[in-house]
Amino acid sequence: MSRSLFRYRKATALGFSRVLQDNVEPFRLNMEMKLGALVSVNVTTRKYSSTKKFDYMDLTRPHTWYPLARKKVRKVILHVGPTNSGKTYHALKRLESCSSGIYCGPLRLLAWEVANRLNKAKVPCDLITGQEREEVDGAKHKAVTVEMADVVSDYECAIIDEIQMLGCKTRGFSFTRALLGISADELHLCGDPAVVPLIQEILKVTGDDVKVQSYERLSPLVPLKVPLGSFSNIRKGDCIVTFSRREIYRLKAKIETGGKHLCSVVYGSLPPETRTRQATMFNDATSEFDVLVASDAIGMGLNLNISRIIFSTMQKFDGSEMRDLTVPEIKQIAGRAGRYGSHFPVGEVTCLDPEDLPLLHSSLKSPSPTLECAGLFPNFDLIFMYSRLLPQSGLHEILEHFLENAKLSENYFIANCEEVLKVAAYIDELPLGLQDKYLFCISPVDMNDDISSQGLTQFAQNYAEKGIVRLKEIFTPGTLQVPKTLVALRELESIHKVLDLYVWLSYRLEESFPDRELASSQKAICSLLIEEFLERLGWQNPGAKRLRPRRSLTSLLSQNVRQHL
Ligand SMILES: Nc1ncnc2c1ncn2[C@@H]1O[C@H](COP(=O)(O)OP(=O)(O)OP(=O)(O)O)[C@@H](O)[C@H]1O
Ligand SMILES: [Mg+2]
Repeated sequence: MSRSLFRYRKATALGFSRVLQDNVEPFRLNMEMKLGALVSVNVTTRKYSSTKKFDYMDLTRPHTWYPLARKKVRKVILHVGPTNSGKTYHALKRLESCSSGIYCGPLRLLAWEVANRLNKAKVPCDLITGQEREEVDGAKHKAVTVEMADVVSDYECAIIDEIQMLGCKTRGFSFTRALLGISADELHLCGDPAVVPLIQEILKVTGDDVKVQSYERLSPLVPLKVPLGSFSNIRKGDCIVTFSRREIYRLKAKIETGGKHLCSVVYGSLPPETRTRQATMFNDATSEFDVLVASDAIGMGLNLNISRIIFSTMQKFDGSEMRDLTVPEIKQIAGRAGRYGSHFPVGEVTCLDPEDLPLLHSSLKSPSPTLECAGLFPNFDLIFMYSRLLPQSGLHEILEHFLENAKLSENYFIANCEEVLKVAAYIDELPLGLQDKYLFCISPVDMNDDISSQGLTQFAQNYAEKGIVRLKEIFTPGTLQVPKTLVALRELESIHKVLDLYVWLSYRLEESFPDRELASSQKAICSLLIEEFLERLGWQNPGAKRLRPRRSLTSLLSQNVRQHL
C-alpha cells in the first residue's frame, strides 16, 4: 500500500531530535531503477506518475536498494530490554570475538567508547565519524556513527545500537539504511522492546532470520517518593537534568555557591570532546567535580557514575512548543542512575518539583509505545534521477516535489526535511551543481544558530566562486580567547560548530577544503578554552572548596596545535 509523505509527518518517533547528518554512502539502487526509465509528467498539474514499473518516487521496497545485504540470509539478534540491562555489552562481546565487524552508534561519544574498548582488548578498531577518521593498522573492525554505516562491504558481525531511533523524525532514516543495508552474517540490534514488532515486519521481506533476546535490568532503579527538597540535600554522584543551557549554568552556580560540590556539565552544543572530558571528570572518584548538571545529551547508552537522577523539570522545548517529556525519554534519562559496575550499585530518581513525581512514577512503570514506522530519506541518486523531470528547477523545488509525491509503504515515513529545505533555499542562489548542493544540504549545520548558518553560507559562497575555501579567509587563528561571559561561551561553541563543519566538508571535498588540520587544531583549542571557562566558573564561586591547581591551557596545547597559532 502506498501513501503520500505528509500523512507521515507526525509519524511515530521516540522524541529524539537532532540535525540531519551525513549520508555519504550512495544508495545502491534497485537494478530496476536505471536512468532513462519511463516516467510520465503531467506538466500542468505538476503531478508525476509512473507509467510502467520504473517509478523513481516509489520508495515502497527500500530493502531492494541493497543487493549485497540481500545476497545473505542474515542472522539478526534483537537485544531488547530496559536501560542498563547489558544489551550493548553482550552484542559487543560477540563483535570482539568475530573476525570482522562494525559497531554503529547514535553518538560520537559511543563510537569513541567502543573503539577505545576494542583497541584496549587488542582488537584493532578504526574510528569513523562524519568528522573523524582514525585508522588503526590491521583493523578489521570499525566503530562508526550510524550515518557512516558501511553498506558496501561484507562483515562477519555488525551492531546497530539504540535501534529504536529508526523512528526518529530527523535521523531515523540512517538507522533504517543500516538495518536494511549492512551486509553481515550476524546483525545485532540493541534497543527498547517497543521496536520489536516493526523490525519483525520490516525484515519479513528480506528473508533474514530474526531472533529476540530479552534482558532484565542488572541493578535496581528506585523512584523516590519525595522530591529533592533543599539544594543542601545534593550529594556526590547526583545528576540534575534540565533542558536549557541557561538553566544548566544557573543550577551549576547555585550548587557551587553552596560550597560543597563542583559541577561538571554535559549538554548538546558543547563540543563532543568537551562533553567526554566533563563526563570523565565526573566519573573520576578522585575529582572535585562530583555532581553533574546535564541535558538529555546524557540520555543514550552512556555509562556514567550517577547515583541519583534529579529531574529539575519534566518539560522541554521541542523546537516549536513546550511539551511533557515522553515515556521513552524519561526512562532513558532515569536509566543513567546506578549503572551496573559503577560506584553506585543502586540507582535513584526523583524531581525538584513535587508536582512532577506522579508523571515520573507512572512513566517508569509504563512500556514505551510501540513504534509503527521507520524513517527514509531520498539519497542523491534518487534526487538526481528525479531532477531530470524538472530540468529548470533548483534543489529546493526538486526536493519539495519529490517529498510530496514519494510513495511509501505503511512501515515507513519520510524524514523531516525542514532543515534541509532551509539550506536548499539558500544554496539554490549559488552557481553550484546538484551534487554539491545536495552535499551542503545534508551537512551537519545548525540553521538555528546564526554563526553556524553564516559559516555554511560563507563556505558555500567561496566554494561556488573560487572552487577552494581557505580557512584563514574567514577565520583568523590566534584570536580565540577564554570566554568571560555566557554569551561569549555560546559564541565559542558556535565557532566550534563552524570549524566542525569545515572538517566535515574537507572529508567530502578534499581538494576544495584543504585546511582540515588547521580546522581540527582550532577546534581542539575551542574546546580547551571552553573547559578553562568551565573550571574558572567553579573557582569564582566564593563558597566553592579549593581545587587542586588547574592545568594551564598552554601546557594542554600539543605541539601540533601550537604550530598553527
Ligand atoms: N555480564 C556483564 N559483566 C560485566 N559487566 C557488565 C555485564 N553486563 C553489563 N555490564 C556492564 O553494565 C553496564 C551497562 O551495560 P550496557 O551498557 O550493556 O547496558 P544497556 O542495556 O546497553 O543500557 P542502555 O539501554 O542504557 O544502552 C556497562 O558498563 C556494562 O559494561
Ligand atoms: Mg546500550
